[in-house]
Amino acid sequence: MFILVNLKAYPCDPIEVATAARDVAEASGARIAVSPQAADIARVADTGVETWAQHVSPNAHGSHTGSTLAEAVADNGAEGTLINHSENRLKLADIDGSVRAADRADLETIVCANNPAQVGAAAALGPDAVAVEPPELIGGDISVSTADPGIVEDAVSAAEAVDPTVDVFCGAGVSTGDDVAAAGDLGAAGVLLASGVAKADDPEAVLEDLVGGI
Ligand SMILES: O=C[C@H](O)COP(=O)(O)O
Repeated sequence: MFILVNLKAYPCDPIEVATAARDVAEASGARIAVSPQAADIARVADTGVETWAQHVSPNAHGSHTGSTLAEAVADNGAEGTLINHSENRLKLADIDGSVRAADRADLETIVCANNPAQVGAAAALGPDAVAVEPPELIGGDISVSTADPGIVEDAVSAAEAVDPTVDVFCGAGVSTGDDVAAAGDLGAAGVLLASGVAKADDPEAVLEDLVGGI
C-alpha cells in the first residue's frame, strides 16, 4: 500500500511533515510520499522524502502565466503528480493534457475522481493510478473505507474493466492504520489522505499508526 499525504493549503510545516514521512518510510519500508504546495516542492524534496505535485498544467513551456508545468515540478524534485483533485477539478481535455504533460516529464500520475463512473473515464486516459474520493467525506472523521466500502470496490471494478494496469487508490477521512488496512482489503493499492496528518499535533505518530495497517 502506497500512502500519499496531500498537504493541500493547510497551514502546517511542510518540512516537519516531510521529515516525519521520510523517517517513518525508512524505518518501516513503507512507500510514503508528501504532496506540498508547488512553492514548497524543492525544499520538501530536499528532505529525501518522495515528493509529489498537487497539480500540473496541460501546458508546455511558453506564454502561459500562472501555469504549473510538469517539467518545472520534475526539475524541482517531484516524482509524481495528482491531477483533477476534487478541490481543483479540470475539464476532460485538460485532464488528458495534464496526464500527457506528466508523462513527458516522467512524473507518475494519479487522476482523482468522485465516483466509479469517473474512475472508469479517468482510467481510459492512461494514468498510473486513479483515486476515488467521495467529496462529502473529504476532511471528515469517517474513512471512505468504513463509510462507503462499496464505492471503493466499485471503483476497483470500474478501473479493472477499462485498464487492469491502472491502480486504484481511495481517499477521504483516512487517518488510522485500520483505515489503511480496510482500504487494502477492498482492493485499493494505496490511500490518499490529508487532514489526518496535516492537521495532527504529532504527524509522525499518525504516520506510524498508518503504516501499521499496510
Ligand atoms: O487529497 C486528499 C483527500 O482529499 C482526502 O482529504 P482528507 O484526508 O482530509 O479527507
